[in-house]
Amino acid sequence: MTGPVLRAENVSKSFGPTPALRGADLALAAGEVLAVMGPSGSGKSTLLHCLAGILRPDSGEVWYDGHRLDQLPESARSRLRRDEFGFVFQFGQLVPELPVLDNVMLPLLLAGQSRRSARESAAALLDQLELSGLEGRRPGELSGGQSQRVAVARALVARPRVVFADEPTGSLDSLTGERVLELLVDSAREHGASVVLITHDARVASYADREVVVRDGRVTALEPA
Ligand SMILES: Nc1ncnc2c1ncn2[C@@H]1O[C@H](COP(=O)(O)OP(=O)(O)OP(=O)(O)O)[C@@H](O)[C@H]1O
Repeated sequence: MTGPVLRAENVSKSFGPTPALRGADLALAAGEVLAVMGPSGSGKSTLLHCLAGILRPDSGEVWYDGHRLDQLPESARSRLRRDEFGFVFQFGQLVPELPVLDNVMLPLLLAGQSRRSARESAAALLDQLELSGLEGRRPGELSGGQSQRVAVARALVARPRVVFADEPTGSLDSLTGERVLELLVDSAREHGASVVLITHDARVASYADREVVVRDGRVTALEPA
């Protein structure tokens, strides 16, 4: 059995006098879809940012693929985020000037792929996310659900090992949100990516393999209902 792909151990992080994480522990298995729930302000986004190498914890350890992620210099963490991780946030992550297809090609072009192969991969993923026909639109010409599916395509196109999603359906109505989520989880599973999914919606969490709750900066397993 292989160990976790990503692990936080006793991670603490404060913003000035405000403690956001107080000894958080979490392990994510390869291919696992993990839902992270918990009250507003409990530390969910801070935990995600520490796991993804966006923030450096004040203390504790973050391990990715057998290496101390928190000890890497910013340049190496930034490379890791580009090459191994995918991100879906609630709003505003697409480049407004670029058509949908180019938005999705972007991570591949940044990674040095040819335009031709980037275009093929992006088009295939757009098709999988039920976005065929919208390749030439600008983000401003999309519905909220379409936009988020484009964001999912962009997060997955470079075949990341871990996808971090922070309230990816928070701005959508529940039906649209569920479909986006279903497509996110299905596509991630198909590509063998692990997913860390922050959500307030208990129904959303039912797409996950496991749920944890963040309370007062610590991670606890979900209490049975
Ligand atoms: N950049 C920051 N500067 C100052 N305080 C911050 C910052 N980011 C988070 N905090 C504080 O840290 C605590 C945890 O915030 P965090 O965003 O991680 O919570 P959350 O569980 O994701 O909340 P929500 O569900 O409302 O998004 C909160 O008290 C918040 O106000």
